[in-house]
Amino acid sequence: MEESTIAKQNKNVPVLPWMRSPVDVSKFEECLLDILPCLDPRLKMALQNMGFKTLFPVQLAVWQETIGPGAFERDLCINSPTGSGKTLAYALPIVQMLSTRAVKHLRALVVLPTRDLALQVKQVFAAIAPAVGLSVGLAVGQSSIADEISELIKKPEHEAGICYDPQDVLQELQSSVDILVATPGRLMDHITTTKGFTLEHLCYLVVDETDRMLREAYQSWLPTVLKLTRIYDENLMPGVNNFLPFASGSLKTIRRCGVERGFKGKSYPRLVKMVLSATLTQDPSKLAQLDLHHPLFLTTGQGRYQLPEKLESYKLICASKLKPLYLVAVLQHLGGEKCIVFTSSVESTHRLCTLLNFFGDLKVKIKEYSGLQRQSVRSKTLKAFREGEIQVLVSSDAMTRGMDIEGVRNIINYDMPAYVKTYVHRAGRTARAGQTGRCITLLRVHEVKRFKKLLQKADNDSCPSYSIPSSSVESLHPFYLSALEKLKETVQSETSRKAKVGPKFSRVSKGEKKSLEE
Ligand SMILES: Nc1ncnc2c1ncn2[C@@H]1O[C@H](COP(=O)(O)OP(=O)(O)OP(=O)(O)O)[C@@H](O)[C@H]1O
Repeated sequence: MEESTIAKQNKNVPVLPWMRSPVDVSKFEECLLDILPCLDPRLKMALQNMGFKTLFPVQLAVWQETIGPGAFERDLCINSPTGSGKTLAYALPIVQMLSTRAVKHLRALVVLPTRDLALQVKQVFAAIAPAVGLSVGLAVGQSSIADEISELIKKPEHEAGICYDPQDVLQELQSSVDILVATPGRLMDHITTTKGFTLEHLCYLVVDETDRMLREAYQSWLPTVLKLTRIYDENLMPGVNNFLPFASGSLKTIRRCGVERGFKGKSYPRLVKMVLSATLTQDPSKLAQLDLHHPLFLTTGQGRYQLPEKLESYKLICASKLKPLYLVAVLQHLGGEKCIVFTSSVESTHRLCTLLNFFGDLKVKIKEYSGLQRQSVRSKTLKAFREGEIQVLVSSDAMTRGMDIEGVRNIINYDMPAYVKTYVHRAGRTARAGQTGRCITLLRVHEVKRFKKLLQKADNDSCPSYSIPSSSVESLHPFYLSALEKLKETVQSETSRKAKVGPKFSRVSKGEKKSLEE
């Protein structure tokens, strides 16, 4: 074997021993719900109401390790391509496990990096959990904290005229939800300030988009959650309440230290963790933050990065200054099919979207979606895009992760992604759930070689050129010149407005802008 091939192979071998013998999800087939062992008939009906007839391979593989023979004995690390159905892969077993609970407590927590993503995941839980009497809550800061608290915490009903000891009242506060989907910031708000919010009964912790979640501290949410769920019963370990500076009565956990399946010294019942991504990190120091218990790695195929099976990747080579013309020509060629155009920054997203809208009658509605905008504007745009009122979304990398929008058939990388991970997540907004889709990347000549190498990391050796007749590009020149003039004027007036009222960024916090740019 050639030395370079050996070096390449070694580079792909994970450092962590448990990652070297994974469960290969590609060996699993889709499984009809009718023959899925142990599935609660109420959940089967809920899935059928969603239009699902089978479980996808990753969902079946996880089912086996949770409800099946695996019996949730190990924490699961799941690396599976975009659009392969990871959300239901964790939602279904968790809901089935909690379906037998007698008393309502917060027992499952799912943490995701953005509000839009959390909303999406909550909808999946909300489609199945009520079928077995479970409630799902959302903590993302969409509404005021007071409204959110009243959704999450049930207050005792007091009889008129009777005075209660506030300490007793605190004891009576109860969770209104069994499952909580949260972003880290709002989760921390509830942990530190919401009376009655407790993780003491938590059985399942899901960290979705794990590599992104581990890249940023997000107010130390992960060590805080892990500490809270590790605190032993006060009687067993006196003084434990001094452990956290802000620990209030409602925060303490009554997890007991016990012997569980040979893992002496671990608290019992053990908190089961499921961590997922389409580009799961293999970095031991990053994974160590999760404090995984006897982890099991589930991955698809051999390569570290996998693209969806029915994704077609194309390149379109053009000179830098002609990129807007080529983009418009491609959009015209796609004839109004739903499309997301990715750029490298929030600023270029704004400029490009403004320019496209000056191009005259493109017969498609184009809007921007980026960290430059307020959350309310972004949510409105996303809704319109989902509903088909907008056909083209120009986006910064805020859209790359996890978002599932029906009918997106095309992705255009206006700017070449710098990393294979970014390509995987951007391209993964199409070709989801076994559908077809295409990803077209605009390249300058000097980028072609680098792009080829980038795709090879995702086991993709075939990236044909996307052909656009030069006549359709040439005919756009006059429109381009006039659009450019208008863009210049707009940029000037925006700059002078910014100078008067402060930068547009002032409406978006620094942290939010950073996280939205990935
Ligand atoms: N068993 C199923 N049958 C039919 N459709 C399904 C099934 N499971 C999931 N889907 C659909 O597949 C799509 C992708 O699912 P999901 O968003 O969970 O993918 P993902 O693997 O989390 O992707 P990403 O890595 O991009 O976050 C969704 O539209 C979902 O409704």
